[in-house]
Amino acid sequence: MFSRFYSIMDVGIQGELPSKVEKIRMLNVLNLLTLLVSFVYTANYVFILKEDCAALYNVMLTGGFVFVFLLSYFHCHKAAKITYFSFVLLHLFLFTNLFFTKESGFHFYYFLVPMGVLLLFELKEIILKMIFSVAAALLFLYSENTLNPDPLIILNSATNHILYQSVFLVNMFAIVLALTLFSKQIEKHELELVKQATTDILTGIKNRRCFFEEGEQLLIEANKTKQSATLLLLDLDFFKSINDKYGHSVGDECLVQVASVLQSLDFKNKVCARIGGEEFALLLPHCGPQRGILIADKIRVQIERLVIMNKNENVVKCTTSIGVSYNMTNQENLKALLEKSDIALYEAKDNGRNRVASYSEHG
Ligand SMILES: Nc1nc2c(ncn2[C@@H]2O[C@H](COP(=O)(O)OP(=O)(O)OP(=O)(O)O)[C@@H](O)[C@H]2O)c(=O)[nH]1
Repeated sequence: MFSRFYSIMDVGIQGELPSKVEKIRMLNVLNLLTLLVSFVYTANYVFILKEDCAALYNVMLTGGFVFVFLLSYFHCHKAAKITYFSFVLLHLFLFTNLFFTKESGFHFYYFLVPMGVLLLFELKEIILKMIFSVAAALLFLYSENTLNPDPLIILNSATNHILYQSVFLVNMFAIVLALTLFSKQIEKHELELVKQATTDILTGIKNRRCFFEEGEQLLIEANKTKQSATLLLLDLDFFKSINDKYGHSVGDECLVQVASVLQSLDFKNKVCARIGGEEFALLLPHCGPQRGILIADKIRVQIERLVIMNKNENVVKCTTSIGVSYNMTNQENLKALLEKSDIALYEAKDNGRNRVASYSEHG
């Protein structure tokens, strides 16, 4: 049952850009709900009000919403939205001004149109938004100020009152639903933005900005509690030659695999990031220099053993030099620690690369 509901929600999303998928899903949800509400009204006309004629007209108009699903299915998304709102307006107009009278309260459904339009149309589709919203407002005013002295279906006042109340209940539900969908959409976009702002796009690990934010916090905590924190600064060796010899895509693959070595390191609360082109940093809380050096060497060996192939299936050798330092005085901030690790890194490079060096105060 639920899987069927989800497949209806996903009609027409295949192959669409992620930025569009949300709105397509929302149209599917609203269209499905419109169909359900319409179905409830039809059942009400048949079984409670005994107005078969109204039920028949309702079923015929409801066909328009099935057509909207077809348009979505064939990826005609703009046409689907236009058709959806056109049918909503037509449906409301006919029921308020032809079949029933304004006593049914059907014209209060026009309130939902500008809200739906806001949810479903893109920001740039401002003209369409305006057209449907203004049309809904004008049709509402027309219905409110026009008597329909000769309705096709004459309802008594008790029946009109039932319909009137149903309109308000459905309106309330629709407003809550729309606000929920809207806030969920905003929340999702916010999470996406935070992810984009903190993640390195190539490797999927944290980026430089995030490293500085989280690393600084971690270091403040470590200094406050007089705990050691060790910083490993990694720089791939002769990476320019890898790019030059095998191409940029092989270079990228090296970066991705190195990042996954760092990410897979089993160390609680580590902060690991790509902070430059071929430069990575790893901050380890509750870790003294000896242990830091052991971990750095383990990582160095793991990277040395990576099996990276170029397109001719030749194994590409990728090694790294690592500089290690720690918060010796419990005073250092992240910038100071990075400078120390950088000095150690240069020592590792100068001594032949593919090695670990640790910072010492005495050079
Ligand atoms: N493939 C790829 N290369 C990158 C990326 N970012 C930076 N680089 C390359 O990394 C290389 C860094 O080269 P260098 O700074 O000369 O360092 P190196 O060749 O590794 O030499 P040493 O560090 O001295 O061992 C440059 O050629 C950059 O173009 C990236 O995202 N992908």
